[in-house]
Amino acid sequence: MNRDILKECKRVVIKIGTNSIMKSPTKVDYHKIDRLAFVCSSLQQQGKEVVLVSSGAVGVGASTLKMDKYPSAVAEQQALASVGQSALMNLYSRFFQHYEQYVGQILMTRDIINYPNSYANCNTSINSLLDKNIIPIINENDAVSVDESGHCTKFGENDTLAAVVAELVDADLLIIMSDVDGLYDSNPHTNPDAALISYVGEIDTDILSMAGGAGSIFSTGGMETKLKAAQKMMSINKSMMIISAENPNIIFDILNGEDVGTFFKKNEAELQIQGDE
Ligand SMILES: Nc1ncnc2c1ncn2[C@@H]1O[C@H](COP(=O)(O)OP(=O)(O)O)[C@@H](O)[C@H]1O
Ligand SMILES: N[C@@H](CCC(=O)OP(=O)(O)O)C(=O)O
Repeated sequence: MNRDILKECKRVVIKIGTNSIMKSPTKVDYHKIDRLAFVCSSLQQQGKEVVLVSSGAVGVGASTLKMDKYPSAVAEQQALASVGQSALMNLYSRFFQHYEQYVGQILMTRDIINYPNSYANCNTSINSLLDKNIIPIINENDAVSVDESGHCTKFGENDTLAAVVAELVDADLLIIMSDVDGLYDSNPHTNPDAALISYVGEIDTDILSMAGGAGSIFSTGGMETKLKAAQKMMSINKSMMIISAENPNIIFDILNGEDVGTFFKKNEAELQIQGDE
């Protein structure tokens, strides 16, 4: 599949998962955060508009409080997220500052989807930062979001949040960075013969059946939520990539149209047929 369209992308949402922010469940990967800050700042300085959706509040909280186990009580998780989110933003602010790039924090809850005023307000806030050449760094407001019937403010994972943000700001491209090179035909952590898929033009039951759950105790989404995010992006005819976070420089390759990771984009030929009908 030709990827020239990726060279034209101006507004890009980049999501980095917990597995990639952390070296191990309780150790932060400072080098990764530095490289990510470098890449995002370089793109912004080239005239692109970057929005970063970063997980890591709970993981960084566990690292800060020197925990070795994920607490099961909600109150404990909220405390970890509260400590971890401010520690995470402190790290980002310091690394981005090194590249002379300002960042601003936005914490979101799921109910913005159901309340048009809240939705519009988030849009205004993100656009206002981008207008000032500031990179918004977005996470779920984990310390207060809840999952109760009739009042669900929790996303629970950040793949869905990233897709909501990408739609909200009308991004051209959503890049999901993970601890795998892309979508494989089965979980590469359990099947050594799993093969990487380069292009997906439609999310059908075959593709959905390839996805398994999350890969660490602190991450929550897994491949399933990444495919749902891809489905959302494809439904509004936008592009999505799943790539490895190992070396964030790979984002430059994506925007050069190179064949890395898994590229999701509605099949153009199919679109043409629909248009002709
Ligand atoms: N078909 C698949 N292809 C690739 N990864 C898969 C697949 N099925 C399940 N996975 C799992 O999804 C994990 C990535 O999702 P997740 O653990 O939520 O990480 P992140 O924190 O980056 O969102 C991988 O580490 C892998 O174990
Ligand atoms: N909002 C949570 C993210 C939860 C999570 O791990 O999400 P994901 O990286 O999508 O698997 C946090 O910052 O800890």
